[in-house]
Parts: sequence; structure tokens; C-alpha cells
Amino acid sequence: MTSPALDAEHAPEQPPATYDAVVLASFGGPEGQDDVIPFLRNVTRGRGIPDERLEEVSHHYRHFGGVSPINALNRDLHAALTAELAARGVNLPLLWGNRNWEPYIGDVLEQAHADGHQRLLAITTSAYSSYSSCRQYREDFGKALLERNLVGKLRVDKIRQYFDHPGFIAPFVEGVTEGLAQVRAQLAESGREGRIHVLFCTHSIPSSDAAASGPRDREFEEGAAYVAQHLANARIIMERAATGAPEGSEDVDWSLVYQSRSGPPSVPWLEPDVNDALVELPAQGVAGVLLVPLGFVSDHMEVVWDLDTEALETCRDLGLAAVRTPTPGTHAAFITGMADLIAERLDGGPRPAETELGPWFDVCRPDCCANLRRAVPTVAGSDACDLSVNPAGPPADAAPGAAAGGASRG
Ligand SMILES: CC1=C(CCC(=O)O)c2cc3nc(cc4[nH]c(cc5[nH]c(cc1n2)c(C)c5CCC(=O)O)c(CCC(=O)O)c4C)C(CCC(=O)O)=C3C
Ligand SMILES: [Fe+2]
Repeated sequence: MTSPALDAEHAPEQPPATYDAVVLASFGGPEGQDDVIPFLRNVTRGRGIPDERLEEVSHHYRHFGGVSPINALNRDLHAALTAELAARGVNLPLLWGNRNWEPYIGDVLEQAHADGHQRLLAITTSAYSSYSSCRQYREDFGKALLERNLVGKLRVDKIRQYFDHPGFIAPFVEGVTEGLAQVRAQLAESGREGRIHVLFCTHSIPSSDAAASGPRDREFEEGAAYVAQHLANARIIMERAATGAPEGSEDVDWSLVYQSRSGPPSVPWLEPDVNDALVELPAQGVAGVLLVPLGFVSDHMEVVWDLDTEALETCRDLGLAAVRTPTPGTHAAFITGMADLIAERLDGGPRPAETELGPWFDVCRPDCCANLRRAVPTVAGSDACDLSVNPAGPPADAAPGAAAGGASRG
């Protein structure tokens, strides 16, 4: 039997190719009070999220005037990456489209095709492997191609999950180093004594999605890809960060915790919740904590509400010194890293990865990050229902940039 995984189109590591534009794909968020409910309906359509949870989450958005920080953050990221690509002489338009709010991915793809583009390279604002952060984007593109009658006319490839790319890791190493110094300063100022605990925080997902994350044909020592990737990252970050611990003492410990759970209580999600983990710490001799938003690319609602508002309040209630470290955002290393990830697909070259798990796949393996509800056509995968057929266009070995001439921003 020939598996689709075996043709060159679906090889895990793709040879360099010529692209007409790059698409930054993200989650999207409401821009005002009137957008909050329509946005939440978009996010949770068919996902079995209870009404009480939607009501609760709507208040987080309402608290910020109905405006999610995520769109402004993505505009900043878009501007920084555009400037970086221009500085490198990469002459490709950088488009931007979202899953759940304007500008929608489908509209952006339709416009790209109208502008004469035939082959796009997508990069997402999600670093790890799970249904929500990997396959769902591949489905978003697949759905857009089907709904807009673009199958065979527009090809969308996707940049590998970049959780362990140096550009994603470096800002966290810096954040943990500086954050630990800040926690020590808080402890010293208040005359408190005790150990410090680093909580690496990521989005909880249903345990079934966690088990299905990553490729079926690969074994992980701890859980499946989603958990294994976070643990590998946490280890490398703790190895590299200066802990400021006095010579010979090991007063800093760490663990991986979860946040932003949203399903009904009857459905198991990854645990422990960050707040539940915090409650246990004082009895273990911990006096200060560092909250590291390891699962997130920027300071969107999960970070500014679930960590900065809720988790930091839990810390105050418990009398713990606490600091939340920055997300990669527009950190220079992250922007350089994103541009390197794009260059990797245009020109070939090194595929750096900081953990033993990577570099991740350019083309997802069969059933990678499976959709446990129903089969949906995707792009950038070796699944039988992959839509990444190559439309008539320049051959993969054409000179880089050859197809980009005169393309305008969409
Ligand atoms: C793994 C993961 C990431 C990290 C990777 C990545 O960054 O992509 C992420 C990011 C985000 N999640 C976001 C918002 C929401 N996520 C929800 C619901 C869900 N998230 C899930 C997973 C993830 N989500 C899951 C399994 C659900 C259950 C419903 C479903 O299975 O789809 C809901 C519904 C209400 C609720 O229950 O919270 C909202 C409003 C925003 C925007 C924030 C802003 O506006 O600033 C961002 C960046
Ligand atoms: Fe989410």
C-alpha cells in the first residue's frame, strides 16, 4: 500500500519552494462590546462549551471594554515581521487572517487568489501540537479553500510547530532569569524566606485531545506531543536560565500547570489548574512563585486575565511573592526566529531546534492532532483528505522570489 506520506508533496520535511505571500494566521478577538457574543459563538460553535462558561468568559472581555488585546498584538507582530522580512530583502507580502474574527482567513485567501497568488506559506501564532493549535488551523485553510472554490487554484503550506525554535525559547530564558531576580527582590524587601517555585503555565485542553496530539506513529516518554513539548521546553529553559540561587543551594523548583479550562466538569481536561497548584505551595515551604506563560505567544486574554488577574490574585491571597514573565510578543529574538522559519522554507538551510523532540514536521503525519469529532479536509498534512495539491505554478526549484514580483499587500 502506498501511503500519501510517501510522496514528495507530503514529505515531513519540505524542500525549499517559491511562495507568492506569507499568511500570519491567528485566533482573532472582539474589537468592542457588540462583538463579544458573536466572537464567543464563533469560537465555541459545535464544541460543547456550557453557557455558564461563555457567560463567565464574556465578563473577562467586557472588563476590557469588549476589546481583546489579541488583534492589536497581532498588528504589532505583523508590523515587526514585515520590517524584518524587508530588512532581509525577502520580497513577499505578509497577509494576516484569523480563525474567529475579522480579517477572516477565508476572506484573506479569497483576496490572495484574486491578487494572482497561487502558493501561500502560513505561519500561526501557536507554537505547540494540539488540535486547537495545529490541526484546527490546517482545517481553517482547508475549509476556506473548499468554501471559496479555491481547491487546486491556491496551495497553502504551513510552517512547522515552533515550540522549540531558538526564537521562541530565548525570550523565556531571559524572562525566567530576570523574573527570578525580581521574585528574590520581592522576598528580600518583605523579609520573607522560603523556596521559589516556577510554574510553567499553558492552556488546558481536553485529555482526549492531549492524548491525540502529535503524530500517531511516534512514542513520547511523557504523555503525547502537547505535554511532552511543554516539559521539554521547561527543562531547557530551567537549564539555561540563571536562577540566582546562592552557591551550592537549589532553592528553585518547577512544574507544568494548566489554565483556562472551559469544558463541562464531567469531561477531563489537563490538570492541575494553576490556582489549585498555587494553593499547595506555601505548605511546601515556597515563599515566591514565577508564572511563566509558556504556552502563549503574546499577552492576550488568557495571559492578562487568567494569569495577571486571577492567578496573581491567588498569589496575593496566599501571601506569595509573585512575578509573571513576558510572552515572546515582539521580542527581537522571536521576530528573528519567525523570519528564520520563513527563510527555512524559501531557501532551505538549517532547521534549528532546542529540544530532542524537534525540529517538528513541515507536513503533519497521518492523524496528527486528530479531530476527534469528525474528519475535516486540511492542508499541509499527509492525511488522505489533504487539499495541498500543487496548482499550476512555478516549480519548487524556481529561483526564490521569482513568483513574488509586483504582488501587493492583501
Ligand atoms: C491550546 C489552546 C490555545 C493556545 C494556542 C493558541 O494560542 O492558539 C488557545 C488560545 C486561545 N484561546 C483564546 C480564546 C478562547 N478559547 C476558548 C476555548 C478553547 N481554547 C482551547 C485551546 C486553546 N486555546 C480549547 C480546547 C477550547 C475549548 C473550545 C474548543 O475546543 O475550541 C474560548 C471559549 C471560551 C472559553 O471557554 O474560554 C475562548 C474565548 C484566545 C484568544 C484570546 C484573546 O481574545 O485575547 C487564544 C489565543
Ligand atoms: Fe482557547
